[in-house]
Amino acid sequence: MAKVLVSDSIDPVGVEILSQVAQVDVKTGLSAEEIIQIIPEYDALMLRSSTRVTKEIVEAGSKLQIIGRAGVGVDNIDVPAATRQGIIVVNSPEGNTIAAAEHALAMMLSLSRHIPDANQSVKANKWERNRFIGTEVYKKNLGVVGLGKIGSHVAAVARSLGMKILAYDPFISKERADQLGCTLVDLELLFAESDFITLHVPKTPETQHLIGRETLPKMKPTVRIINCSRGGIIDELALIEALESGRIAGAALDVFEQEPLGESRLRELSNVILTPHLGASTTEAQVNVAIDVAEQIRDVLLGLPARSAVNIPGLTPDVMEKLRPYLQLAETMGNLVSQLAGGRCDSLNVRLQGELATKDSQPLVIAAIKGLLSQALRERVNYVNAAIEAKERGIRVIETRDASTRDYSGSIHLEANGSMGTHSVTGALLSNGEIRITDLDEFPINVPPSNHMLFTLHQDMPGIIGKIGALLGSFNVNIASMQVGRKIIRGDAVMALSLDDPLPEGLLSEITKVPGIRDAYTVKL
Ligand SMILES: NC(=O)c1ccc[n+]([C@@H]2O[C@H](COP(=O)([O-])OP(=O)(O)OC[C@H]3O[C@@H](n4cnc5c(N)ncnc54)[C@H](O)[C@@H]3O)[C@@H](O)[C@H]2O)c1
Ligand SMILES: O=C(O)CC[C@@H](O)C(=O)O
Repeated sequence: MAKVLVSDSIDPVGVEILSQVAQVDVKTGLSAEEIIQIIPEYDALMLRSSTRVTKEIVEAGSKLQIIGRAGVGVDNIDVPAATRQGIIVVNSPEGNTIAAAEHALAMMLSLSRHIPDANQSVKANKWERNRFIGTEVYKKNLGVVGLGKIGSHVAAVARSLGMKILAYDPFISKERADQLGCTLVDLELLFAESDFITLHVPKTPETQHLIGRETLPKMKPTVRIINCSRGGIIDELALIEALESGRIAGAALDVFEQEPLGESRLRELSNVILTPHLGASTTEAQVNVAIDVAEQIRDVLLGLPARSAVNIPGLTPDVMEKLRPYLQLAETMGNLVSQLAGGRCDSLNVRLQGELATKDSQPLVIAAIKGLLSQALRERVNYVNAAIEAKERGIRVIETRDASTRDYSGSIHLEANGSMGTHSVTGALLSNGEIRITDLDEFPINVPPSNHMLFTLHQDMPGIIGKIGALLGSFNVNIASMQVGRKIIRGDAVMALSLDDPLPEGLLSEITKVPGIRDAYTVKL
């Protein structure tokens, strides 16, 4: 039975889902060294934001198939190291959107009305009504940096509070911003005009210290800054100085450069609200992310694709539903053409035809590469590392798309150039989902793939099929199905045989000696 390590506390519903297919060990608070010690026995790792999945942990996880982050940000996981090792990394892109957006809004309102300090004051038996004069958010400018899932929800709610939204997001169109009722501006204007600024961007080299010594002086002295995205997007030292000097009015922080927050002057400032990375901490969000990620881990352990993998192309459920049967087709065709072309391939041409000629069908290219490399790499190659492995082996992958159809609504044509020459195959699906090889080296055929196959290139002439059949029979090899394809009568032809038994040693060379046989290949699928 597969084993899953859950290294941060997650909602029990996640453990329940994982338990359907695996032994689940919940061990929280482990050090990196402790994880390195035990990770070799696990097939999957599930975590939230406390565990840092380092390169060393990834490399020690020799059995790991998947790492699941019950949340959005995967910046606590060394994703490139996981990718290199063929480990799928999944997250829950939407499970905690509302929770994080509501936390940012709560921070904004708490800041504007001094709620935390007023609460403490009353609890300390005081009644200081004059000390806590607030400021309204109504008709104020809210600068939203990052108009993605969380930023958009913050903007929508803030608009209903009567705020004007200035948004900065270089990857969002003006049309989308208009739809959300936001004015798209550049950062300079957002900094200059905002009364509140809320950050909802990922942590990247571009967003690192986006708020810092250079940008803080560009803001209004009355500005209040909220960060519920990631620590490090604000330069904490620069922020502390700006708050201490009264250069800005306040800040509310849920995330920090170092978590848990260590020694920091932030704790001493009265115009600052601090929460311990609580953005996603609602019952609803924790149930959502636990289900979302546990289901993906369960699926991957069952050999099914994940829906929110961050290191393989993301697919919507609709697209996945359509592509799922074709993934096996692409992989089988890749495996087949690599055996026909010989072990060392220099190039693979992938032509996606008919209804598969869309940009959504990119995973089929990956599946074809995975099939191509499966002879050499066996289970070491998967959807995550197939493209990297092909690149590192110098295999040129050329993709083309052709929307025209022949007999099938969608088909996949592969051509590989290897040590045994250039060979091509085309495959399609029947309406019941069965795979058919419909072309071999441009000769039309119609055979299902099977474990053991024999292909010949021969001259179309009387008696040749009988001779091959007799030869196989004399070696006690049973033929399950057989098909001949030709373009012209008595010209070149191909024969494709599905066999119930493997070809015994020496038989292939006997077959190539039959008069009229030009070439013969065995394939194991
Ligand atoms: N505090 C928490 O507990 C908590 C919970 C959930 C998410 N988060 C964090 O919140 C952030 C936003 O999450 P989301 O789900 O909205 O992500 P998202 O991907 O939906 O949105 C991020 C947006 O940032 C924009 N962006 C990227 N680089 C930018 C740049 N240089 N300048 C301006 N905009 C840029 C993107 O175009 C995108 O629209 C992430 O950092 C996530 O990790 C924190
Ligand atoms: O796991 C958490 O509580 C935080 C999650 C949050 O930071 C995220 O990126 O989704």
